[in-house]
Amino acid sequence: MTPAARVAAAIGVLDDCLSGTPVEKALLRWSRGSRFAGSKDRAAVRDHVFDGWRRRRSAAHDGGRDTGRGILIGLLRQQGVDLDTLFTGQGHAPAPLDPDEKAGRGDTPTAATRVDLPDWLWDRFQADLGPEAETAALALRDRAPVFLRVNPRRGSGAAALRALAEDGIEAVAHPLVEGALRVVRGARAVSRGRAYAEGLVELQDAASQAAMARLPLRDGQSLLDFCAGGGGKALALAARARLDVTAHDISAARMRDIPPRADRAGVRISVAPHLDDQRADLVLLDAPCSGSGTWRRDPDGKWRLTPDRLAELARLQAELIDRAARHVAPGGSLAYATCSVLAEENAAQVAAFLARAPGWALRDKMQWLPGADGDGFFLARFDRSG
Ligand SMILES: C[S@@+](CC[C@H](N)C(=O)[O-])C[C@H]1O[C@@H](n2cnc3c(N)ncnc32)[C@H](O)[C@@H]1O
Repeated sequence: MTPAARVAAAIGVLDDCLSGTPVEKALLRWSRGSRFAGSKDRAAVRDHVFDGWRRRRSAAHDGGRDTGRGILIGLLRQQGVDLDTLFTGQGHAPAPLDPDEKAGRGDTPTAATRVDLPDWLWDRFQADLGPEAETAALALRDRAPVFLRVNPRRGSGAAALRALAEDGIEAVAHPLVEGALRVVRGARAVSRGRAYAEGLVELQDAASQAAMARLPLRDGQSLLDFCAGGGGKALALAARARLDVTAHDISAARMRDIPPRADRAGVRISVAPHLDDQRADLVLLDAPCSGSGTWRRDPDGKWRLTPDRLAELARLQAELIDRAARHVAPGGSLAYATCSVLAEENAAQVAAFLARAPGWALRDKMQWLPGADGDGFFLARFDRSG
């Protein structure tokens, strides 16, 4: 495919997204109908689509229309690309720009348009994050860096860097937390490489790594990961100490990869689709949330979240905190985490739990905002006194 044909394909996929199809599904649909596209074409179309969808509002403004074509014109304009070389109308290229598209919209975008958030979310960001709201929102408009976690059970950071380099993957130590690497080149090859296959590295965002590194652990302790999903956090904790780890999730299917991942990492994790009244020294609740700290990876989230859905998530989080707390052994700890930056899911949950649950003390609270250091993440740790 020519660069112009890739742009035309991305315009079609974005139109599908605008009609309500989730971005991954829209890309899959295009991909299935485009057997002629090679892997480089697919990667390029995917990048255009994700770059455009993250900046849906500002790009549509700069491109003059809230259509796939408008978004792509605005995006490429923001990227400083010469539009006349792509919008030629020749072959599979999109049609040349009309006079309105050439002129672009003359009016000044609203602040919410400029930072690419729906109006109500921009209000929330400002209320919750104050002077940091704009930096956080702007970070969500760009591609996320790719981070790896070095698994000390399998080798050192230097050994991981060597193994990655053998596969043409360049990474550098990331200062946020020991053992974090930022991939500089070859990110798409990581999961096919030796370092990954041998469990030397796992894909994990740096803020998640930093949060897990803050939790105090001792050999011999028991850990219950109450919302384990694919087990990313449980694996990070199990790599740090000799723990008795149990992974639980409402969805057994989501936990399917935990046994092979644990084998690869050289740690033991028991998977428990159902829990009895067992207790653990540390219960981790990595709760279902809006994902607002990770919207650069999942831009659908910011365009589809509604105030009602957020309130529903907050109710579920409060319920899960109470349920997870019942599994904490006397003298043990509850760690509550989200990948959200919204106070309703973070600080408000902490305050409400402390108010309704005597016998618990807040020992640690930390928020990471999306940016060069990683995604947005939140962690609070409570100790149980009784
Ligand atoms: C943020 S994800 C967890 C990610 C995971 N900890 C990781 O590091 O990969 C939240 C998880 O909560 C699970 N979940 C939702 N409701 C639940 C419930 N009532 N009980 C247990 N798990 C639940 C979801 O299936 C989802 O896997």
